[in-house]
Amino acid sequence: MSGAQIIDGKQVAQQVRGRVAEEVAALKRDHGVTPGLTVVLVGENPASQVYVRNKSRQTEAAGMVSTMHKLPAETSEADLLALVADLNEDPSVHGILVQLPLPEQIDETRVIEAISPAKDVDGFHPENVGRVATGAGGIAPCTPLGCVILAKTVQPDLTGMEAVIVGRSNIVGKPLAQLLLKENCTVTIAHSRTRDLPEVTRRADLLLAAVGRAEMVRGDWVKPGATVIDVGINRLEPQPGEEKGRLVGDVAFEEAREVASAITPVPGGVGPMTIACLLANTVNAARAINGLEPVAIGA
Ligand SMILES: Nc1nc2c(c(=O)[nH]1)N[C@@H](CN(C=O)c1ccc(C(=O)N[C@@H](CCC(=O)O)C(=O)O)cc1)CN2
Ligand SMILES: [Mg+2]
Repeated sequence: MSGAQIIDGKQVAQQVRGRVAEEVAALKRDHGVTPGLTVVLVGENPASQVYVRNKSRQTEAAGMVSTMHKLPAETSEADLLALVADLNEDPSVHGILVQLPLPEQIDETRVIEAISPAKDVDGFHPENVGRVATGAGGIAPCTPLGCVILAKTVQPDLTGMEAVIVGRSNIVGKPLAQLLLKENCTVTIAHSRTRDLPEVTRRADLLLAAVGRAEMVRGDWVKPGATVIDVGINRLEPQPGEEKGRLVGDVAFEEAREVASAITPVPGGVGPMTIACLLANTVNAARAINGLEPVAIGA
């Protein structure tokens, strides 16, 4: 097979944001509640600055209230924890997001664990991790949610599919496995120590790459006809004549598209879904805090 369908993450993210805006309007109209998201940025990491600006713009565009706290790079852990404690108590704040990575003097785990689980719209708090794993509600992390929504645009029912995830991080690989189990996939988590990794990935009907290594998954690692979801965002060294290096995923796109039946590009695949799903989690956090059932926001 040649010439896979390219799954357009920008377009799907726009649809999700449209659905979120409808739900925000309904929540205001029917319950007088305007969801509020607060983003906290510590330091001046250039990529993080771009991401938080996009989060804030998209939050406002969906009709929600966006607030931002920008703290200096030398902020102490105690000061950040004090801010989180204030936000936990603030009734106008339904979602709290502390942009990662944090400067090295701050323990990320301690900060994540300080966020009220009800307002943890990143879905990183252990209570949410546990709830998602056991099926007892909870808030699922944005990037894995985005992956599942994208996979379902080509295969609305994932039941029975052989899903192989390459990467075992707490924020992508492990929660993605839980979400795919809920979709009735047979799930394998492979990683850097997996024996004969290409043999394992070639079993996948649904292959999801989240290792953080540029173009590691080659075309001949892909089963013909598979759906490939690439979570990686890696910047290559600039080539002569280029100002910035090219962005590539964890999958060698040009090779894999010849073998797969559908594939996400980088950029424009999973990345845009992360912020769209953050907005969806925020509207559902506002609903839960007000005693309302969550709404399903897929594609
Ligand atoms: N608290 C959090 N911190 C971080 C998260 C997160 O989900 N929560 N994820 C990443 C950064 N991130 C959002 O915060 C993010 C990364 C990438 C994109 C995106 O749209 N990428 C574009 C390409 C962007 C570029 O040109 O550089 C794409 O893939 O098309 C959105 C959000 C780490 N920190
Ligand atoms: Mg993410």
